[in-house]
Parts: sequence; C-alpha cells; structure tokens
Amino acid sequence: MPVPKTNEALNPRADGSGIADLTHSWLERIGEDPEREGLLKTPQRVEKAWGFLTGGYRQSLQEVAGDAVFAAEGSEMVVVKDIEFYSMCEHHMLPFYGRAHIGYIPSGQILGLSKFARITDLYARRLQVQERLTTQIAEAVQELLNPVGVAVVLEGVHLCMAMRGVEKQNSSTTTSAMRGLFKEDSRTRAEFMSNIQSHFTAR
Ligand SMILES: Nc1nc2c(ncn2[C@@H]2O[C@H](COP(=O)(O)OP(=O)(O)OP(=O)(O)O)[C@@H](O)[C@H]2O)c(=O)[nH]1
Ligand SMILES: [Zn+2]
Repeated sequence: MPVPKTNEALNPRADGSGIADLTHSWLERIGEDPEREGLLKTPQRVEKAWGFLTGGYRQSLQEVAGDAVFAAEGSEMVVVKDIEFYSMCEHHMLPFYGRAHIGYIPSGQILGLSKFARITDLYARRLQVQERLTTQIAEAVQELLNPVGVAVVLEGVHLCMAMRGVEKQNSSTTTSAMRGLFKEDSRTRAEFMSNIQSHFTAR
C-alpha cells in the first residue's frame, strides 16, 4: 500500500458518525453494562472524542496553512521547537505523544509560525506511525515553501509500549526527516540539532 497522500483531505465525509453505536457494542464485549448510569453517555462522548482525534482526515494542507505563506528576503535558519503533539498509533489505536521540532531555510518564502503547529496537528490527528508523521510534516513544509532545506525531529512516547506489550515506561523514540541542505550539509544539520538539543525530552 502506498503511503497516503499528504496534501489533501483524505476523506472529508468521514465524520465519525456511527462510532457511538460501535462503542455501545464494544462496552458489552468487554463485559460492561452500557446502560449503567456512568456509561449512558459514553458512546456519544467517544464518538465526539474520536471525531476530534481524527480530524486530520477532513482537513487539507492548503486549508490549514495555505493563506500564511509570505514573500520574504533572507535565508537564515528558522527553528520552531517543542510543538507538542498527540497522535494514535495505527497498530493498536492507542496514543503516542511528544514534541516536534521543525527547522527550515527559506528561499524567498516564509510561513506563519503558528502554521507549523497546525501542520503537526493535521497529520498527528490521523492513525499514524511516528516515522510517517515525521516525513509528512517535512513534505508539507517542502510543498508549501520549496525552501533550501527542511528538518523535522519528533520525540514520542508510545503508550502501546508502556501500558501493554513490552511495558517499558521510560523509553522514547526519536525520528527525523531531513531534506535539502539539512541532508547534504552536516554543519547545517549540526546547527539544527544543537538548537533543539536542550529541548530533548519527550516527557
Ligand atoms: N516503527 C513503528 N512501530 C510502531 C509505532 N507504534 C507502534 N509500533 C510497533 O508496531 C509493532 C506491531 O507489532 P506486532 O508484533 O504486529 O504487534 P504486537 O503483537 O501487539 O506487538 P507488541 O507491541 O510487541 O506486543 C510493535 O512493535 C509496536 O511497538 C511507530 O510509530 N513506529
Ligand atoms: Zn501501538
């Protein structure tokens, strides 16, 4: 299966409707009573929560960031770091979360700073593996700005490795995607890495 295209809304009509009914059955299957007081509204709550957590399927890159590309002089490195993200792993549909650090070197265009966080959320609010989330953020910046280079580093903690499975509470995963000058030039990459280094703590 090819990696889903990143720049369009994958399914604008998938609004999560019906998840409440599924949750009602799910509660029965795990041995609960969906009619007891504490659970009466849970199916609707779960539907609403999943609508939010997977909202990235219904947004496109252009909607999220397209209006904030500005012409600008200068070609110095820009780094936006410590962007917290929450995503759901596609293997277990359990959360993974952490921080994203994004750098780029402009080539005539810059992006509104808040849009780096919006781009991160756009792809985090889908079922993901951390590697693909990292790559999709880098490709989005590349597509919007066509910069001299893009660097994205994500640090993530995966609950599927902590609360079940191998049950490792202290491990975190670092992934990176380097494009253009960040890939070709070790000094550029080192400048970016040293800039984000002090912020290296997913927790
Ligand atoms: N590469 C990568 N793997 C992930 C990510 N999130 C979860 N996984 C892994 O996906 C793998 C799925 O492995 P399986 O053996 O099919 O599933 P499992 O039996 O539930 O595996 P365990 O987690 O080892 O119990 C596990 O090794 C998870 O740690 C991610 O973002 N990236
Ligand atoms: Zn998982």
